[in-house]
Amino acid sequence: MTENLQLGALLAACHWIGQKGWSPATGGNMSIREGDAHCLITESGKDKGSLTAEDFLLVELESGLAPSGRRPSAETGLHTMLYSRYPETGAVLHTHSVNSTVLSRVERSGALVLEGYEMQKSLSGQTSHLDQVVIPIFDNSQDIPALAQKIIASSEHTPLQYGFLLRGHGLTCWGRDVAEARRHLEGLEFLFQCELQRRLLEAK
Ligand SMILES: CSCCC(=O)C(=O)COP(=O)(O)O
Ligand SMILES: [Zn+2]
Repeated sequence: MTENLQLGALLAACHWIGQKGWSPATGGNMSIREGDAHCLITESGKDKGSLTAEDFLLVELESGLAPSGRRPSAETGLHTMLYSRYPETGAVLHTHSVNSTVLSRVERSGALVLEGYEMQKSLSGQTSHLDQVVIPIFDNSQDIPALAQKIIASSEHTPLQYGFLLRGHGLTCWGRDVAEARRHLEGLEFLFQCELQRRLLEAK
């Protein structure tokens, strides 16, 4: 039997996310692409910091359903939207850190604009702190198909890169593989903490 190296890397990333405190309780969901028509995604309701390989379900991108009959993440529709629209996407990480939850509420507009930070270069394609990184923020919703449609509509004028925030909920980010998605997650979380602290200090 061949070993799924990306699944091993994803499991390690989930454990790391748990240790960082970015998936408290049962928050968060994580996935990898499995070919053109499927992904492997976390089962709904699990503690994402202590997953095993058996906690990942094969899901069809078109239907969002798991042939096994088990219940994939409640937010599967956001992962399948990313894999379907962006063929280069190989891994998606959704987390519930305090900083992403709070900053997405403090920033009331439809996007968090980051500029002036050297760590912007942790995001693929970014080469200077002088450029702007735009992370769209969408109002949270329990209607995942409707939310996915809103995100698609927004991407027509603001292309999706790296990740988006759900207001009061958390961050969804991705990469070509688990290593890149993990680097984007760590880079964005660092930038969110800097931005939150900057706003707090400058408000005084
Ligand atoms: C307390 S977690 C609320 C649901 C959520 O936002 C999440 O990320 C986890 O849902 P899942 O169905 O993927 O376990
Ligand atoms: Zn969530």
